[in-house]
Amino acid sequence: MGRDLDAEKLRLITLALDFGFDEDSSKKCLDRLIDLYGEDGKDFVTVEHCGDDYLTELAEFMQDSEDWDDLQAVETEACGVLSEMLETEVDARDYVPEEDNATRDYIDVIEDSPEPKKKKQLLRVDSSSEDEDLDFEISTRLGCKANPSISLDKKSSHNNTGSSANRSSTSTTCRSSIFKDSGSSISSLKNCPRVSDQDQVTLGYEDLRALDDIELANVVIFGNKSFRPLQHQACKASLEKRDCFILMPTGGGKSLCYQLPATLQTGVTIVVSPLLSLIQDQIVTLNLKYGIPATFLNSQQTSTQAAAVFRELRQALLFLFYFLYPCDFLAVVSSFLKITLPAGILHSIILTFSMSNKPSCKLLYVTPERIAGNASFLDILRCLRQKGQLAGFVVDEAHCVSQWGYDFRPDYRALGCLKQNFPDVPVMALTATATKSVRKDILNALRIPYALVLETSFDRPNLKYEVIVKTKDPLKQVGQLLEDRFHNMSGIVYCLSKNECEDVSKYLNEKCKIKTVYYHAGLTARQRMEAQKKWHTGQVRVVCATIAFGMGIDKPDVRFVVHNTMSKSIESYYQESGRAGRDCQPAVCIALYQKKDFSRVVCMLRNGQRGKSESFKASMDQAQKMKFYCELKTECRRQTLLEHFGESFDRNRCQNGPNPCDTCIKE
Ligand SMILES: Nc1ncnc2c1ncn2[C@@H]1O[C@H](COP(=O)(O)OP(=O)(O)OP(=O)(O)O)[C@@H](O)[C@H]1O
Ligand SMILES: [Mg+2]
Repeated sequence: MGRDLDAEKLRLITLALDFGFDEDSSKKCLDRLIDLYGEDGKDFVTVEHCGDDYLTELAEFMQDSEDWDDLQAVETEACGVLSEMLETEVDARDYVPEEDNATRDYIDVIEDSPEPKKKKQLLRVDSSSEDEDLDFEISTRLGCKANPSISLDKKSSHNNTGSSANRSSTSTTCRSSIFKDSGSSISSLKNCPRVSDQDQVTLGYEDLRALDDIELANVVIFGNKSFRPLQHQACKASLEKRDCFILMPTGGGKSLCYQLPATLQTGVTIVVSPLLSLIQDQIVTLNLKYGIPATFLNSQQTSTQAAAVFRELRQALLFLFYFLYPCDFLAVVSSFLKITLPAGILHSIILTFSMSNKPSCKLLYVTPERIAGNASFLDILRCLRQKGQLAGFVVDEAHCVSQWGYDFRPDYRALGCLKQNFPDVPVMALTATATKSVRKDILNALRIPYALVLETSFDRPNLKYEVIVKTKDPLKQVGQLLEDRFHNMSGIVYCLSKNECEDVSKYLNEKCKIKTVYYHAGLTARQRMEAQKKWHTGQVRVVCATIAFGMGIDKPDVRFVVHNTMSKSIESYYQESGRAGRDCQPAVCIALYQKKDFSRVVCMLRNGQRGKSESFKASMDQAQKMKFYCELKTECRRQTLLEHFGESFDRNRCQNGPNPCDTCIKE
């Protein structure tokens, strides 16, 4: 028995070392475990029996050494700065054409939304135009006053008929080649080239006239020259009121798939989004950049903020107070009238009264808890529905619906109530990260099993994937890497904990003279906003961040994403590295790896899931897959990532593609 115990101890220590824990801690922790099991339980000290418990103990033993990020903190603070952001200047992403030619005429675009402060944006046309009705035609066809940031040049329309023909043929060819209808499922042909955003095409009157309404809105409202794969089909399906499920890579342009139809439809589109920071980013972009009236509601909003939302929805003020503070409201009304009205009657009166006006906003963003089990909100939706003002539901980042996904949110699970309560209102679900089983789970949970599935390849051909083994001096290594390969380029260095984030940032600033900011959930909302702004506007090129800097980051020219510590799962890695190259230009995604870091990831997971042993085990499995990715020697990294999501991918495409991964270059 004694010999067996020694053998098992050795196996357990090997397990711990394999997870990257150091030998000393592993031994100490194992001794504690053996004590805990006592003389009678010695037979149970085996990898099979107590391997997980041992790792959990170890994680707890180690975890105080780092300052893990608290994402909840980001969530509760994020909304506090929204009003500030809407009142501040348009940030660097907001493009307003420069007035470079005094001879041009401008058509002022009238805004639909009374609320946001917005820079006046102009639709530029050539002054020698014979088509004076163009502006009228555009606004009539779009059913709204458009808000373009694109230059329209009549001359180029005449002179560049070739280019305009090319443009339409490019977009038509692309669409027809990716559109493969197989029953209710449409998949893209994997070889379809992405339409480059860099194509310099000036649209003339004739070009615009030839466009359908969806294309016209894409050009005039969103300022895009063409669609990316499946965007047009997604918009069309939405306008046809079909339920659909959109699977597109990170940065693939999923937002447009619901924002564009929302602008063309009567009524409000309700968008469920998981993070306040993400909502914030989208609201700012919609209002300030595109002039599309959009607003949000979430559970942490103050009454003043919610009041603004309801004003935007043009609801009666009475209703607002009733909705926010139902008990107080009933008490006040009862004491004022000196009678006690039955709550049910008052409720009906208020609803009828409040819905006499139509809402002016086109998109209403909500966090999932606003919907889950919230009878009052469902009442609002019912009223909108009755007035024909409920255009549809959108579930963005839909992987959060699935408990098999990497970022499960229980409140997302309850979103099936939307279809249950509003069977004829279309639901669109979107995600960039869902394995086959997760997809099925999402469709069932949302009660849209027969939704049209629009799926493009998850591949990001412009991203080059690499893993570099950490040296003994990892800080020096990351500094050198940035100087040698990414000098003056914009990028993100992802770190696991707050202290790591600050240490890396400090080192890069002081020792390497690389200007950086750091970003984590421990900063105040204002500090985070400032850090993000500095990075967005290019005042600093590099941001050292925890995963708090994630969804909602939409800077086009990010040339590198370096993971100073491995991610907690393949899904997280795909999302985080997916912040690179959103302009479709080449970018590099590097994971710096050492086995020791795996134990830190385990500690972090343990910290985040105290007491929930099942989900801890599931997260460990996911982390192990990420470790496996980092330890690949000859297999293609791109293929490994894509196959994780159930996409079969021929590694020759990586090898022969424009940005082969590090292992494919070696082959
Ligand atoms: N047709 C288009 N032409 C040019 N740019 C586009 C087009 N569609 C989207 N974009 C731009 O691509 C960027 C990424 O789009 P978006 O944020 O919608 O991606 P996403 O698919 O939602 O990514 P994620 O999964 O990371 O949330 C945005 O800056 C957007 O303006
Ligand atoms: Mg998105």
